Amino acid sequence: QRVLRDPSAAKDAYDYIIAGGGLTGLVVANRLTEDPKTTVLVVEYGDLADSWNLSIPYYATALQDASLMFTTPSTPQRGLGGRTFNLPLGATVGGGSTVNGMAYLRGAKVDYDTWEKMGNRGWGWKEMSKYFKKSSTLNVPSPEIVDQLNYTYDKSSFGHGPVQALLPPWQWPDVYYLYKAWTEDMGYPLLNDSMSGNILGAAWRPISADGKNLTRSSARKAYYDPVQHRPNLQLLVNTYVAKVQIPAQGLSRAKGVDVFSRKDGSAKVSISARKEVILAAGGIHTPQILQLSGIGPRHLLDKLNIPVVEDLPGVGANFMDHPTLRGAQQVNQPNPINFSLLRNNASFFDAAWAEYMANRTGPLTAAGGNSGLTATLHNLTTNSDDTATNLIHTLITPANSTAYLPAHYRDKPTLVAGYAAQVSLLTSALQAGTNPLVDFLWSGNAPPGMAVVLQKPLSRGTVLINSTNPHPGLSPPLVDFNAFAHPFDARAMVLAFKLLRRVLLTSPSLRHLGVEELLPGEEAVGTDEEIEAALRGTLMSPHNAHPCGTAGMMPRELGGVVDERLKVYGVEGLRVVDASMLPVIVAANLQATMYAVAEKAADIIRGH
Ligand SMILES: Cc1cc2nc3c(=O)[nH]c(=O)nc-3n(C[C@H](O)[C@H](O)[C@H](O)COP(=O)(O)OP(=O)(O)OC[C@H]3O[C@@H](n4cnc5c(N)ncnc54)[C@H](O)[C@@H]3O)c2cc1C
Repeated sequence: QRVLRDPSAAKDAYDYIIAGGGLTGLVVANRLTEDPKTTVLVVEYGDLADSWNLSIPYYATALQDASLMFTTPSTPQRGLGGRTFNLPLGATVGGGSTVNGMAYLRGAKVDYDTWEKMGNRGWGWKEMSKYFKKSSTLNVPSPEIVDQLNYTYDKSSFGHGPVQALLPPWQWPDVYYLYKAWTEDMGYPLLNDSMSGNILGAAWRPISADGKNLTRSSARKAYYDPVQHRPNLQLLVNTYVAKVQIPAQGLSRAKGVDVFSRKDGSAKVSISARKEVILAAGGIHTPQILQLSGIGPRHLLDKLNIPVVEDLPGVGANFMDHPTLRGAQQVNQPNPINFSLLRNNASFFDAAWAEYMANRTGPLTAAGGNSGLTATLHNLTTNSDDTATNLIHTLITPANSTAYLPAHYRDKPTLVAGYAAQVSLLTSALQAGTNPLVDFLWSGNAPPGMAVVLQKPLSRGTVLINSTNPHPGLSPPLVDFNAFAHPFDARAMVLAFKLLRRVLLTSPSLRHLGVEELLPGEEAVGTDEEIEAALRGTLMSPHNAHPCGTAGMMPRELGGVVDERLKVYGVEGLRVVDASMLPVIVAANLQATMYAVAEKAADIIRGH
């Protein structure tokens, strides 16, 4: 049996047990089982799911069926007017890659070089770019359509890997007005390709869809389905890992996992790992499993009477996501052909559906949008009193930045040292004008379809359990983004907001759309303080569904949880391969990076 639905059907032991059959878990499972002698069990909370909603690119813009998602509530966010936010996460085979928005973006060279400078040899751009190529293939439409849609790209940034990245055979007219506004009216560069380390400028970005059938390319489709028949691979679904078994005596070593069925009241089943346990439950649930297993900050574990296996204060600290702004403007004279037609006009939708089903062309082949522009701080600061250097000097130094860290960092010098090292690297890149600070995204209806994303926040949050109930859905950890705690983050977003406002309201290329600001309202709100209040009070979300960093890959003396081989400090036979390992968040949606990380991790585990 390849897919098990009852934990008691699992064997007693496997070589590797992977906790979480999401994006990274399935990549690692695929690569490890290339060796027929290696046995792997993947334990996944969700089940296999198939529907048009999951596969047609258009639906990637909508939140998926609630039964396939965790929606984890945050704590009230002090920096965002005390509001709370639901964080969506994939709870199905393929994890986030099965339910996400399909944007396929890579970070900048400086992002990965920063990882290397944080003490992780072999994790800079040079090495990572090999794994970007290994994991992905670029699909482009016919030369006629490429010409017609004006696409630019560079195939040499891709290899022949399992994940299919696609430039879709459809674009809405608004997309072109927005390109014109940003590049011709405002003078920002148009890049030929943003996949090879230079992301500063506007560019066409692919979506994660397969050019052969124009459906989603997820970790499930790319890495699991093609190898599901392997006799050495089993997938245990509807089951969650509660903790890693680490015997109390002797050397700390992961011996296996304790799992429960999602069904209420099920009995615990213990499964052994002959070689390793690999945590791949994502940026929220991997720190939960570690803490429940006695690996985490001592004071937290003591409070919950969890025996301490390894005092690692970094577990659940260094929490990052991408704060995002949406919905500040609307158009009064929309282009007659725009994305909203799919939602509001039944006959337009029916025709689009028929076209997609017949030819795999038309509006349903495009996801939320695959266009955007990444800007530096220098791009955002235009008047002389507000220069980038001034801002950096007044708002950021490693010393003053630590004042905005969560209370959890108090009395934990290693965490503070790690954060100070990050700030120092980020500041140098800001100063040099290489830090990809903010992303402006656009899609088929301008401007409701626009978003502004803070790509390199300086604020850090926490993910800490407050209960010993291990159910990841019913008893999630406390998620505190602590967004906008650092004043530089708010300042950067005020500047980004003002740039967006300038482009949308004054660009000749957009004049015909009659853009109007809804919030804060251009007449009512003049000062930066008023804009900041509107951002904090209404417009900003603390996340873009990219939680990461909570088991960071950094030296232990810098608050790290895993070393550069992704091994948890102080515990043998235990690694983390998921978004928790990011030392510093990259300036891109996470999936492309996570595929590359997982490919590299598999090579490390196999000793390649
Ligand atoms: C709504 C949404 C939209 C997104 N949009 C984009 C986008 O457009 N582009 C992009 O690049 N990225 C996007 N992302 C982010 C991207 O999908 C994630 O960063 C990526 O999937 C993270 O990979 P991961 O392996 O760390 O975790 P995941 O893919 O989340 O996998 C973790 C898996 O572990 C399982 N799990 C959790 N706890 C347990 C447990 N205790 N036991 C067993 N299993 C467990 C989960 O069910 C899940 O399947 C989006 C994410 C979401 C949720």
